[in-house]
Amino acid sequence: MNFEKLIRTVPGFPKEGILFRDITTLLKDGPAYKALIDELAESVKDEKIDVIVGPEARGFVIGAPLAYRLGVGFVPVRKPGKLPADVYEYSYELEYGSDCLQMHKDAIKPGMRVLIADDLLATGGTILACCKLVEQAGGEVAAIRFAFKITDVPQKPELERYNYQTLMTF
Ligand SMILES: O=P(O)(O)OC[C@H]1O[C@H](OP(=O)(O)OP(=O)(O)O)[C@H](O)[C@@H]1O
Ligand SMILES: Nc1ncnc2[nH]cnc12
Repeated sequence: MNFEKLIRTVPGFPKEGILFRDITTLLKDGPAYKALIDELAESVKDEKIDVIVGPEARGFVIGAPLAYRLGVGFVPVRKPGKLPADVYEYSYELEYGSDCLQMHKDAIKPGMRVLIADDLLATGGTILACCKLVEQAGGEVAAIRFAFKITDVPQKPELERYNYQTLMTF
């Protein structure tokens, strides 16, 4: 499916110089949303996956339906102060600021094969933070999947160590 035409571009959000790629225009289209999740599921059909990890908030919209589709569990990675039990924590840089992410310590068992899923790859800071959290828990990052990536920011080279794919590029 041609998903690109369903993504809205908003220049200057959340600050000047950023071309914001808004997936809400794709998500509200039922057949397109379903096709996106189906294509992501197809892209991991040869991987052995025990659980999916997705970062707040847009990673939930991709990761949770993908987990349902694959019949595996879903682990949320959240912004600080949202998870009630003991957490691992990792701080990272964003295209437009910095952030910190947390994951429950008991969410991933050592040796579990983890698929990390998110809507968009920009610098890779968010997804690398998720990788660090999975690895702190003793999990293995088996694969990373994004709906799309943007090429207007430099991507962190460390991401090349991982098995990652995107369905589209902007
Ligand atoms: O590759 P990066 O440079 O890390 O950027 C990509 C991340 O940025 C966006 O999330 P954001 O932090 O804006 O949070 P949101 O999902 O709550 O909107 C997006 O959903 C990715 O998670
Ligand atoms: N340009 C962008 N558009 C939408 N989400 C983003 N997250 C990081 N960079 C982004």
